[in-house]
Amino acid sequence: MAEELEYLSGFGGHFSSEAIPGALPRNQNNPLLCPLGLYAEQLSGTSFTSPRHLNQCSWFYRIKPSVTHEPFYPCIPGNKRLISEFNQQTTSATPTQLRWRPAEFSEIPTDFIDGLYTVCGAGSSFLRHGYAIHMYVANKSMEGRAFCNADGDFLIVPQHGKLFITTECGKLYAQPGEIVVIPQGFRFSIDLPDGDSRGYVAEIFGTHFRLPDLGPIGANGLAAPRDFLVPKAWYEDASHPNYTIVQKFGGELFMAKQDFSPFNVVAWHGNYVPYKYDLSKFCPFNTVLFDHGDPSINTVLTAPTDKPGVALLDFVIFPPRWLVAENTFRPPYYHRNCMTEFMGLIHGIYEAKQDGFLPGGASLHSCMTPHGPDTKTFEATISRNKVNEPFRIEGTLAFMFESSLIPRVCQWALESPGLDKDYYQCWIGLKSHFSHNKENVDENGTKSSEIPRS
Ligand SMILES: O=C(O)Cc1cc(O)ccc1O
Repeated sequence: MAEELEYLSGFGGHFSSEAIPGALPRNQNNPLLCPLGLYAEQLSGTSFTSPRHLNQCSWFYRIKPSVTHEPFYPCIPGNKRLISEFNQQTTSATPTQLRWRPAEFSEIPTDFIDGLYTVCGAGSSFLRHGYAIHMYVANKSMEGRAFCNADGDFLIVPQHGKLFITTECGKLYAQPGEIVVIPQGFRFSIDLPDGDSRGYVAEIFGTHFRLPDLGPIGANGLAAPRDFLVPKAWYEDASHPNYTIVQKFGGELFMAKQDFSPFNVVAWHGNYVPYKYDLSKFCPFNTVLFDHGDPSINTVLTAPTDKPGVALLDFVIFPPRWLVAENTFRPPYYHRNCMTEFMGLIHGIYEAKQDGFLPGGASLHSCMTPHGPDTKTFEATISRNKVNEPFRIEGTLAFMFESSLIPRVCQWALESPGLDKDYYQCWIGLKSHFSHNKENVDENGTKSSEIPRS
């Protein structure tokens, strides 16, 4: 099934696709009569008047327009673990370092909608500024229902289990190690061929992801536009007597019934599209002489604020790569940051944590909260005597959602049995190596200030 899917490639371009040749109107968007008797419908991802370089919209040519449904009603029972307004009524503030063990899989049949829960976030979907960080644990395909997020864009990071995602633009397949972006307003349905599935979702309000500028790196490197894959048109012309559209609106779920599949788009064109990206295609850059570069060098996608260089949310990865810096403490440095860092682990061991940070788990280091390598990582690093030898970080993939907005944390995340109450212990053992009249000397008798950089 995965192998059969074909994609269009590129980032931010204008795409077009037709499942039946000739289904796309050739000379205009909205002709009096569309080819094949289809309806024309626009999906706007930016205001009509957004400047051309930011403007995003797509035109769908579909069997019936998406408006053809009964009224929306609140979902009862609804998923009550989704938040899109982060304030004192809904969530808590804490500067404490937080870490969660991976959530356990459930025996109860749970699809992606029911299995999604918010961990933390900032701002407001209504005010169109902010973000939410969710996780999901699910084991069942969405049957007879599609999800539509009116609040923001989803960046989905599967950690366990494949995702087959049907969207109005066509089908996408993603496995752990790949990511999917579903922009605000797209209807989609997720099948879970492996059953048990787990992953992370960053939701951004009021803006869209783009590729970071490369500055002095030049024209190539990091995530290449051609590695982003967009689905090809796919439709079903089937009646579904009881199809449900579940709409997330202000963090609440509403449902509306219709008698046909929402995946009835025979052709489409535009630059507002869902897409996927294989993180193994990322071309990392790094220091090649000394010191640890800032993690922003590994930014895959960024969602901007109005302030230059200040992200609403960056998606950053820590992929396999060579470490070659000389006379350098190579793991992530000890750090306090005006930005907030939420981290997840897709597989392997993260370079700053020898234990306790597990695949499927998460950590949150909020604005100005100190963090860094655990005691074991620090001690192991300084006791290695081959300090200048190239070393390849293997078999791991961690990531970070980094934001300039300070998150508030959901009560269920703070009360979760998965919360690691002893997280602080991983640093408590860091001991003083200070001596006011003696330099640190390694086992060969070399003073630390004298270890040559080459
Ligand atoms: O491990 C972390 O918390 C993220 C991180 C990575 C890095 O390479 C440098 C600083 C930093 O905070």
